[in-house]
Amino acid sequence: MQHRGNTVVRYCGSGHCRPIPKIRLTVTQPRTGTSGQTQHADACAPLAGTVVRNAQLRWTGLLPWIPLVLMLLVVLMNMSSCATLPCEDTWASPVLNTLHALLAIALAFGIGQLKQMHQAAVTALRDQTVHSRQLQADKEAVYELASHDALTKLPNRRLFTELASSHLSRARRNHGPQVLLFLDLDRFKLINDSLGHHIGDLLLQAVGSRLTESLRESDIAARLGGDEFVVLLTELDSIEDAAKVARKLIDAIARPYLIDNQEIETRPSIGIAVHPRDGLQLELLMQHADAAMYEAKRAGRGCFRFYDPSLNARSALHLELSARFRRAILSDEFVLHYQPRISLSGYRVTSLEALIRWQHPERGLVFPGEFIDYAEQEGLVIELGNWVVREACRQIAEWLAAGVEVVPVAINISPKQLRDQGFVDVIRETVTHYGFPASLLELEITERCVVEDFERPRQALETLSALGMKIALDDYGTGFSSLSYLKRLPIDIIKIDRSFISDIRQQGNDAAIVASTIALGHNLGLTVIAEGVETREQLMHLRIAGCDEVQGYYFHKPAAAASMVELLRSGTMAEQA
Ligand SMILES: Nc1nc2c(ncn2[C@@H]2O[C@H](COP(=O)(O)O[C@H]3[C@@H](O)[C@H](n4cnc5c(=O)[nH]c(N)nc54)O[C@@H]3COP(=O)(O)O)[C@@H](O)[C@H]2O)c(=O)[nH]1
Repeated sequence: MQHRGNTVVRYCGSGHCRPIPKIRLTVTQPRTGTSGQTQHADACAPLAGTVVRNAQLRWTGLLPWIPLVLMLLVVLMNMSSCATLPCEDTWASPVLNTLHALLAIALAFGIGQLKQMHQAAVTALRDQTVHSRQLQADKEAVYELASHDALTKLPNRRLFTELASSHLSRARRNHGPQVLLFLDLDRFKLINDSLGHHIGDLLLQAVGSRLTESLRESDIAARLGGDEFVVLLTELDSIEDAAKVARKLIDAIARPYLIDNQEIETRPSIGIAVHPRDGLQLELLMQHADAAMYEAKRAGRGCFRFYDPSLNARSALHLELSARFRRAILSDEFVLHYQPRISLSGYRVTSLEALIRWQHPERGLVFPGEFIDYAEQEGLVIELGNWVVREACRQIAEWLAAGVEVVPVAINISPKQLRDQGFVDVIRETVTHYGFPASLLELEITERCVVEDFERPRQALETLSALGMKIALDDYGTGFSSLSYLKRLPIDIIKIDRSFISDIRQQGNDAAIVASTIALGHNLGLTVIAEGVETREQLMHLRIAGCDEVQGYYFHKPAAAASMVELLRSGTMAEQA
C-alpha cells in the first residue's frame, strides 16, 4: 500500500490500483481520559466490500418489482377481458387460466426474491456489526501500539509526555511538589551483548514490573526506549520523599533476577529533577533529570543524584572537550599519573598503575572519566591507548636509565584496543625498542574486553602473557565475575572493585563478597588486590581477610611520574596516622 497525498492506494490482487480516501482514526483512551492518537488505518478492504455489496443490493432490490408489475398487468387484462367478453366464453377461459398460472409463477418468484432480499439485508447488517466491532478492536490495537511500549506494556514516551504535561499544568495550580526520576540501567549493554537480546528483553520486562510494583497508582511510569525509564511522582509531601522513593526503586531493581535459569543483576542510576524548582515544562525537567542521572553514573553508578544547575556548566564543558579531543592527541596534551600498589605483608611497593590525564591548556587537569567513553565511541581509544603504551614504556626506560629500581607498571587496556589487530605488535615493538624485560609491563583488562569477541582478545593476552607480562582482571565483582573467564584467560591478578571496599567494615554483603573473592582467587593461585582503600579500618579488615595487596588514597593518590621516584627508591610505604 502507498500513501499519495490524501489518498491511500491499495495494491489489489489483480495488480491494478484503486484509490480509496485515506481514513483517519482519532482514538480516545478511556483509561487515561486523554484524546489519543490520530492514526491512518488501512480500512480500505472492508469499506470497499461494503460499497460493492450495497450496489448489488440496490440492483437485486429491483427484481421483486418485475413480477409484481407483471401481476398487475395480468389483473388489469383479466378485468378488461371480463368486462368485454362473457365470462363463460369458451375461448377466453384458457387465456385467463394461462394468465392465472403466469400470475402464480410471478407471485412465487416475487416472494422468493423478497426472501432473498431480506436474507441479504440480514447478512449485510450482521457483516456491518462484525465490521464495526473489528474496527473498534483495530482502533484499540492501534492506540495500544501508538501509546505503549510493546515489551514492558508501560506507556511510551509519547503517552508519558501527554500524561505528565497535563499533570504538571494541573499541579501548577495546586502547588504540590512533582518529581521527575530518570532511570538508566547500569551495564545493561554488557548483559545484552553477552547473554543475548532475548535475555535483555526479559530483563527489561522484569525491571518494568518491579518499577510499577514499587510505585503508587497515581505515579506515572514509562519506558523511553533502550534501558531508559522515567517516573513522575505525583503525590509527594516533600522533596525529601523523592530520595526515599529513589532509594526504594534502586533496592527493588537491584534484587537479583532469575531469567532462563540464570541469575542476573542490574542496578539503576537515577537522576532527579523537581517541579517547579528545576523547571516548569516537562521537556526541561527531563533534560535536567537526565543530566542528574549522568552525574549519578559518574559518582559510581547504582545511586541517585538531584539536579543541580552547575551540571549544565559541566555538560557544556563535556561538549567543548569532545570538540578539542582529536587535536589534543596530535598536540601531545596527555600525561600519565601513577598510583602505587602496596603488599599487605611489609607494605612493599609492588607495582604502579598508570592513569591517563589530559593536561588541558585552559581547563587544567581533566580526568579520564570525562573522555575515555567519548574516545571509545569515536574510535579514538586505540590511538590514545597506543600513546599510553609508548609513554609508559618511555617512562620505565627513563627510570631504569636513572638507576631507579623499577616495579612493573600496569596500563589499562580498553575493549576496542584489545580487539585491535595491531595491539600485540605495538606492545611488543615498543618494549623491544626500549629493551627492558616485558615483565615490567602489566595489563589491566575488564570483563567488557572479552564480551563482544572472546577468541581474538584471548589469543592476544596469551601471546603477551607468554612474553612475561602479568594480566589483571580489573573492577572484579561489577560485571559477571565469570569463573569461566578466570579459567579460560591467562589471568594472574584479580582487582576487587572499590565499590565493595567502601562498606567492607559493616560485616554485610560486601564483606562476604570480598572474603569469598579472596578465597576464590587464592584457590586459583591468583594474586588478589583490593582497590579504593581509603581508611585504616578498611586496610585492617583486608589484612585479616587475607588480601594480598591494596591500592587507594589511604597510601597514595595517583600522582605525576616525578613524585614516584622517591617511592621507588625507598620501595616501601608506612601506615598513615
Ligand atoms: N582505557 C584506559 N582507561 C583508563 C586509563 N587511565 C585511567 N583509565 C580509567 O579511567 C577510569 C577513572 O580513572 P581515574 O579517574 O584515574 O581513577 C582511578 C583512581 O584515581 C581511582 N582511585 C584509586 N584509588 C582510589 C580511592 O581510594 N578512592 C577513590 N574514590 N578512587 C580511587 O580509581 C581509578 C582507578 O581504577 P581502576 O582502573 O579500576 O584501577 C578508571 O576506570 C580507569 O581504569 C587509560 O590509560 N586507558
